[in-house]
Amino acid sequence: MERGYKIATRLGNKKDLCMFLALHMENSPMCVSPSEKFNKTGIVVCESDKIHKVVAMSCSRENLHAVQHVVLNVPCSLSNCTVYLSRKPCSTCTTFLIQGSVSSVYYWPMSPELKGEDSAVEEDLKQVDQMFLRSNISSSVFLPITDSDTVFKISSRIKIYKCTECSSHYAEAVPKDMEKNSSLLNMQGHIRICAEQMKNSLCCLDCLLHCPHGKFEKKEKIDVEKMHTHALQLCYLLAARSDDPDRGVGCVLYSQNGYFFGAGYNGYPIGAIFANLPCAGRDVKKESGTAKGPVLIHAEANALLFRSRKKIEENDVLYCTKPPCSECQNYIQFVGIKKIVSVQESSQSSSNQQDSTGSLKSNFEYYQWKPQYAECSASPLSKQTENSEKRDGEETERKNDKGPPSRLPNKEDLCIFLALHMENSPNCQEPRCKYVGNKQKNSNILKFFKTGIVICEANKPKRIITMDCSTEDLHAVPKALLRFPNALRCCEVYLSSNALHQLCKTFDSSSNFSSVLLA
Ligand SMILES: Nc1ccn([C@H]2C[C@H](O)[C@@H](COP(=O)(O)OP(=O)(O)OP(=O)(O)O)O2)c(=O)n1
Repeated sequence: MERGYKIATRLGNKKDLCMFLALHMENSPMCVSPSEKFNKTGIVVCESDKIHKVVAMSCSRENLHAVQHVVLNVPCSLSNCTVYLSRKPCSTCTTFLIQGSVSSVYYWPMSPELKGEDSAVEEDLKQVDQMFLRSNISSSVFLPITDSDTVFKISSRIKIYKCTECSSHYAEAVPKDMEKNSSLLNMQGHIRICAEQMKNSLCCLDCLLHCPHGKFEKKEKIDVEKMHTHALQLCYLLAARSDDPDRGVGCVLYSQNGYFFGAGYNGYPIGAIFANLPCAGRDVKKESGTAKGPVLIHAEANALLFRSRKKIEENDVLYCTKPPCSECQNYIQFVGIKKIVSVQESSQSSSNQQDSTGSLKSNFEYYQWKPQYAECSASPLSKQTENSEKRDGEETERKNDKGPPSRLPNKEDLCIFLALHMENSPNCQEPRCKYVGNKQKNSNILKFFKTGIVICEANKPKRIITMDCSTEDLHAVPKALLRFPNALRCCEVYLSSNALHQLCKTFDSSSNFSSVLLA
């Protein structure tokens, strides 16, 4: 069986990704020094569990430090979150981080947030260290370690291009006053290694940023266009962590006032063991049944599922490195986002993609950005990569029993019955068939049954969070989860299809059928 194994080259770990994102946030057109006493700062906040869900990305604004902007704005608790900062925070921001109950703080070893006379800065940094020491927060310098070979491969998989105007400004940004910073940041013994590593990290960041030069089909105000370009670059950075063997895609969600509320990249389900799942692309033989399509989660779906704000507002925008496919468009429409900004696909894109672009234009306020790369030379980096490559007795007992009333023995039974009943809802429909691979050759057609779903909390009192069912456009699972993204955590999911599958299996083996029915 042809599996088409290809292991994706991607950023070594999510911490590297987050630090790169924080550095890039400092270059956001929204980023300004809060006042002349402070340096501009970029911030990324993630849950510190395995998923590392990005909860917030921001930067300093007029009169507001980056940390303050996030801690004051984020609707969820920051406890157990990791914060990545493009510089060491000042004492005021440290108090916000402590009150926000974050668990760890990592910062890039550049000049600290506070500017001014050395003695005043030194004094403030001592306060910061003292406060962190007395709190439960761990804080340290963090440098992503990414080798240039990996970065070359990533940039070609994600199709990152640079025009000749894009010289490597990040690589030049290694602070000249490294010696002074290292003493301020207590890293005297490591200056040389650190300087080299910083340079290496910044070069990598530079290579992973798509060229910002390009045009929008529909014109917007120049400031808005700058914001769009910056957000699309963020998407390209996120794509660098994708584990799709063929194509990295990134997606971010922003409110109209530039407030981030979700990010995701495409990839296998959380915790998947890569080689156990199909990884063959569109071009591999369909009869093998190993196409990765059904098991890969698109960046847009991940961003919507992992979003930190449930309620969608009028002018929220979804940014993505490629035009969302028709399935993702259903999800986007379902949650209520009306505006999409994406990068235009190259002309060789398939007819499916062209269809999806048509529906994008008719169903959304759609802005398409065309990179200038047709007119510019691809980066030397991408060139290098191209070359390398139950029972009766009990029933009587129950009737005579003056004890508690008869009822379903447990909540699980209730939930599975509810799920089965949801399937009979007048709204429930069979989701449309899906073609795996090449529609023209009429190869694998996946058909789906109507499905009912119930999601409840796993812990007592097992509150039922939602009950839903499939429709023609949406399967029951994404429909329920998109509406209740938090249901992803500590919840139980009951599905009618699985239940029926169970029943059939049990019936087939002609054992215990009645007990399954009552269970
Ligand atoms: N901040 C994040 C974290 C994860 N994901 C998505 C992408 C994949 O679909 C899935 C992967 O989750 P894992 O926690 O298994 O992450 P990885 O395999 O990327 O990294 P690792 O397991 O090395 O932490 O979740 C996302 O969109 N955004």
